[in-house]
Amino acid sequence: MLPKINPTTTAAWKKLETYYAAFSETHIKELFQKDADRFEKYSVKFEDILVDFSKNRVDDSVRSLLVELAGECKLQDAIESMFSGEKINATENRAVLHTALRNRSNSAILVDGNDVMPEVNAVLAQMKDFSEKVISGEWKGYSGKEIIDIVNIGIGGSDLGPLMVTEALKPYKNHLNLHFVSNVDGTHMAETLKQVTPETTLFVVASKTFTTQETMTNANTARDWFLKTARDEGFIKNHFVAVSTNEKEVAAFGIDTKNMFRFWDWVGGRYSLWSAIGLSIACGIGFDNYVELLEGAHAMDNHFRHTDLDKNIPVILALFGIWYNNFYGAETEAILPYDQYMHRFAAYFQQGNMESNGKYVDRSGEPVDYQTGPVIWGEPGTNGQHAFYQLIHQGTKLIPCDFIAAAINHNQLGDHHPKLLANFFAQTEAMMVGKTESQVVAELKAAGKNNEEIAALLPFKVFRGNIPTNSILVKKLTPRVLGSLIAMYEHKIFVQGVIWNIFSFDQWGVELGKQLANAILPELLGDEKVTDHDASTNGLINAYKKMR
Ligand SMILES: O=P(O)(O)OC[C@H]1O[C@H](O)[C@H](O)[C@@H](O)[C@@H]1O
Repeated sequence: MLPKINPTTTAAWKKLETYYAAFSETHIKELFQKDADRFEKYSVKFEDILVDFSKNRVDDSVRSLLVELAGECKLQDAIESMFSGEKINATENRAVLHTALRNRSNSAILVDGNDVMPEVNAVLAQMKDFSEKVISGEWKGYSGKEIIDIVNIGIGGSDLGPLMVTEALKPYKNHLNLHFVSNVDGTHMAETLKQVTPETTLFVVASKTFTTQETMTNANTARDWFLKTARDEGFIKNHFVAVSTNEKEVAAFGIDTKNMFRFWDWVGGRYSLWSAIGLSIACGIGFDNYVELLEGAHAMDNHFRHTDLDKNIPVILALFGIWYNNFYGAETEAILPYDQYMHRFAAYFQQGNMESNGKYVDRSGEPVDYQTGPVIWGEPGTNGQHAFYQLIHQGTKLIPCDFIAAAINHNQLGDHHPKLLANFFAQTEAMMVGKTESQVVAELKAAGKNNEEIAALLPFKVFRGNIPTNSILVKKLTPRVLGSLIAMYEHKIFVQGVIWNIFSFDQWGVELGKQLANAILPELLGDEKVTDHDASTNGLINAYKKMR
C-alpha cells in the first residue's frame, strides 16, 4: 500500500519553502559561474542516453532537499510496492504491473499469489507467431491474398501508444501499412477506408474493456464495410483480431477468441503498449524490434528500481518538476523532441501524465491544498520555434522544457541534421542565458542605431533567460532507446504521483462526460425540444436539431 503523507507537512517541504524564499531569483547562469563542474554533476549517462539537468534553477541544496522530500514521502517503498505487484491502484483494487510486461529477466512477479510471467510470456509468444505470419504473408485474407494494410481501432491508450511508437520507429517499418482509427467522428474511419481494400486489410480491435463507445462504433462500421464485400461472416476471423481483457465482449462482437490477444486488469490503459496492445507495433516493425523496445524499457526499470535517488533519472526529472510546479508555480511543461519521427510523443504523454496525475483528491480522499499534475504539451522542433517559443522566451509564464534529440539521424540528408541540432543546442542556451540590456545596446549600436532608437527598442529585445530545460540527447532513436525514454517518463509520472499523495493509476475523471453523452445521445434522435438540461446545453441541443 502506498503511504498517505501530505507532502506539504514534511520537514523537507518546509525547508524547501524557506530555501525558495532566498533562492528563487537566482539565475541559472550564476549557478554555472559558481560551479565549474556543474555539467558533470548535473548530468547522468544511461546507456546511449545522456540527460543533462544542469540548466535548471536548482543548486546542491535544492537537489538534496528534494531527495529528502522523496525520502520522507517513502518513495523507495512505493517503487518496491509497484514492482512487486502490490495493489497500489487502490480505488480499482488492482496491481500496477506494466513493468511485468517488459520483465525480460523473467523473475517471478506475484499477483494474488500467482506468478504473472508465464501468462505474459504466453501472450508474447502468441504475438510473435501472429505478427510473423502476417509479415511473411502466411496469414491470408479470405480470398487468399496477403495482408497489406493493418487498421488499429482503439482510443486513448489503445491508440496513442501504438501510434506514437510506430511513428517514432518508422525507419524500422516493414511493407505493412499501418492505419489508426480512434475518433468516433466518422471522418476518421471514412478517410481510412478509402485507402484500404477488404481482401487485404486486417483490423486490430484494441480495447481493454471492449465497451468503449468510440472503438465499438468504429469496429462495427469496419465490420459492416468488410462484410459488404466479403459477404460471409465466416471470413471475419481472417480479418479481425481483438486485443482486450474482456473475452465475453470479444466473443459477443463476433471475433473468434482464438484470435484474441489477452492482457490483464493490472495494465493501465495508458501503460498498455507493452501488452498485446502493442500487436500493431509488432506487426509494423517486426517482433524482434518490439522486443528491443521492451528490453529498453526493462533496462530503464532496473535503473529506476536500483539507482540511488540523487542519480536516478526519472526521480530527478520528477523532483525538479515538483520544484517548478509547487514552488515556482509553473502550470505547464513542454516536451520538445527535435525529431520529426517523435511528433506524437508529447501527445502520448499528455495522456500518460495528465490522466495519471490530474487529480485533486489525495490518497485519503481529501481535496489537496497544493498543486498536482501539470499541463503537458509540445511539438517537434524546429517547428515549435516558429510558433510558440516566443511565449516561452518572453511571455509571463514559466515553462520548464524538455528537449530531446538524437545525435545520429535516420535520414542523413545534406546538412539537415547539424542544422537541426544547432537549433536544439541554441534554444536551450538561449532559454538559459537570455540577452542582457548591454548586449542589446551593443548590437543596436553596431547596427548603426542612434541613442533614441536604441532606447525605444531596448525593452523589447531583452531576454531575461533563466528558463529551465532538461536536455535529453540520445545516440540514435532505436527501439531500445525509445523503450527507455518511454519508461523514463512513466516513472517520472509515478514518482510525482507518490509525492503528491494521489492515486496515479485510476481515471475516474473521464467518466462523467461519457455518462452524460450516453444520456444525450437518444435525445438527439427525435425532433422534440429538449428541456431537461441547463439552459445552455438545452439551447445548444435544440439549435443543433434545427441546423441539421
Ligand atoms: O482500451 P479501452 O478500454 O477501450 O479504453 C480506452 C481509453 O479510454 C478510457 O476512457 C480511458 O480514459 C483511457 O485510459 C483508455 O485508454
